Amino acid sequence: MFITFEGGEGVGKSTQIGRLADVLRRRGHDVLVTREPGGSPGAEAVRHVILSGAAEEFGVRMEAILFAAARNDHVEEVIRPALAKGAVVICDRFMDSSRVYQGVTGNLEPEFLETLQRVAINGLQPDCTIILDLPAEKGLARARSRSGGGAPDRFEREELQTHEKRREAYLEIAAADPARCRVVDSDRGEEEIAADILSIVAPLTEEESTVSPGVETVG
Ligand SMILES: Nc1ncnc2c1ncn2[C@@H]1O[C@H](COP(=O)(O)OP(=O)(O)OP(=O)(O)O)[C@@H](O)[C@H]1O
Ligand SMILES: Cc1cn([C@H]2C[C@H](O)[C@@H](COP(=O)(O)O)O2)c(=O)[nH]c1=O
Repeated sequence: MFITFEGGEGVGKSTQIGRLADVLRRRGHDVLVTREPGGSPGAEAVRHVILSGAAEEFGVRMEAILFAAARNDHVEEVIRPALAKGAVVICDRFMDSSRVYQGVTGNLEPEFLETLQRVAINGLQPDCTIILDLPAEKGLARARSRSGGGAPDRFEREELQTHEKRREAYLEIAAADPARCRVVDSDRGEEEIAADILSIVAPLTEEESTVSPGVETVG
């Protein structure tokens, strides 16, 4: 079972991933929590290059290739082996982040992006993607107030309008792929959100079945 969490900045992905992993472990599942960009030693090295802004001046194609290189390493070195051992893998961001950040708001040509994605994921698709939905302004405020949070990274620094466009793009991805994606309203308390996510994921991990269609926002 490969589950990805997606959404804009500060929508609560890490918080909800932590909660879901705890519950699944208590229920006896072997759970691997990982993230992108990063998740393997090679990909973590690339994460630093991208998020520091060091690659920004070389353009969106360069950044997209770096994300794809990191993703391929992460998939082959960490995610696929864990799935082969029967673990539930929960990943904080994956291919939809590239579609939204590099594709929609980065204006990268769709053919170029899809070619990169094909190479990066090498056939590995998430079984279920939870898209946490929150007005961009609220997400950014949450991200800023995060305890221990440092300076905003290369993407967090962008203007509010860009973040709102990303929110819309995630909702469009969900509408286009209802068998995989579920939108969860993140403008609520942590407990309520966690309960909705569990109601989506628990049946899948118990039965190892596919996600039932439905694009409606949960909550
Ligand atoms: N439902 C919630 N209501 C209010 N605050 C929340 C909620 N969920 C998480 N937070 C807080 O918002 C901040 C951002 O949450 P979190 O780090 O989980 O988001 P994220 O989506 O992983 O962020 P990023 O995209 O920057 O990695 C944290 O300080 C967290 O404690
Ligand atoms: C995987 C991926 C990520 N990004 C962006 C999205 C975020 O702004 C950062 C990651 O930071 P986080 O605090 O770990 O969420 O990177 C992207 O632009 N493209 C991608 O494929």
